[in-house]
Amino acid sequence: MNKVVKGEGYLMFDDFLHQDELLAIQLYLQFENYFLVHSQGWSKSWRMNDGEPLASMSYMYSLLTEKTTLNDNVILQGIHILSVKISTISARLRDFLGADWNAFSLTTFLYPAGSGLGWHEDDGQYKGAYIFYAHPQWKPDWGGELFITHQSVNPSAGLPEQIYQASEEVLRMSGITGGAVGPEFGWTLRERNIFDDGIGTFISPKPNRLVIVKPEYSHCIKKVDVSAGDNPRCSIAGFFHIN
Ligand SMILES: O=C(O)CCC(=O)C(=O)O
Ligand SMILES: [Fe+2]
Repeated sequence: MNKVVKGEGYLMFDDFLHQDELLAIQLYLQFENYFLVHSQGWSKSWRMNDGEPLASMSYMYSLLTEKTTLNDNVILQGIHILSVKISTISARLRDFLGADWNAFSLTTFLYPAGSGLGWHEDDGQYKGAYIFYAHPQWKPDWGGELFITHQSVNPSAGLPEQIYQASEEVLRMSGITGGAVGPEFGWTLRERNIFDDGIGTFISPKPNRLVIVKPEYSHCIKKVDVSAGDNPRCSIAGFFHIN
């Protein structure tokens, strides 16, 4: 680890894994199983035009047991390398995010050219998120940047503005009382917040970079450019929570 940057809403570590650990995880990731994120129907974390990213199963790491598990089976290799490494900086992460988490998830995502992830905040039930970039190389023109706003927003800001002004009766009739994703008819509080401020940070998905994002900061992945060719944007991402 040779560079740490702390910004508005994020904390970033470069050269996070040793070179041999990175190679081992890259080898493992090529043999991982992936499915299309929409294979079970529309997963609304992604907008209609966000393309077709792939995801692995979600693993869990507990600070209490110090084990990575998949459906209660203990994993000792591959993705466990990252669990252990993140756990070594847990004091620092608790300092940044607050101390009330003791576990985190780990899911691998492959974003092929043309895919991305629209503006969102991570689910308010989590204490924060991390993303680790695992592809062997990334060029500045390949897109896929992580953008983060400078201005925090109330989580669950994804409903249209007129819904927040609507009567209780409208909400009762719809059966919907909250939520951060969907087709978003009209301007949402999130969009207004991002656009009013209109400024933020971009973080390139540099290989071996770990980024921590606070829950109340809107962020997105800009679509991977065609110039990335057949190099997918490969990340391991997860959320910090109480087990
Ligand atoms: O991959 C990234 O850079 C961000 C991913 C993200 O925001 C998410 O999965 O919620
Ligand atoms: Fe996110």
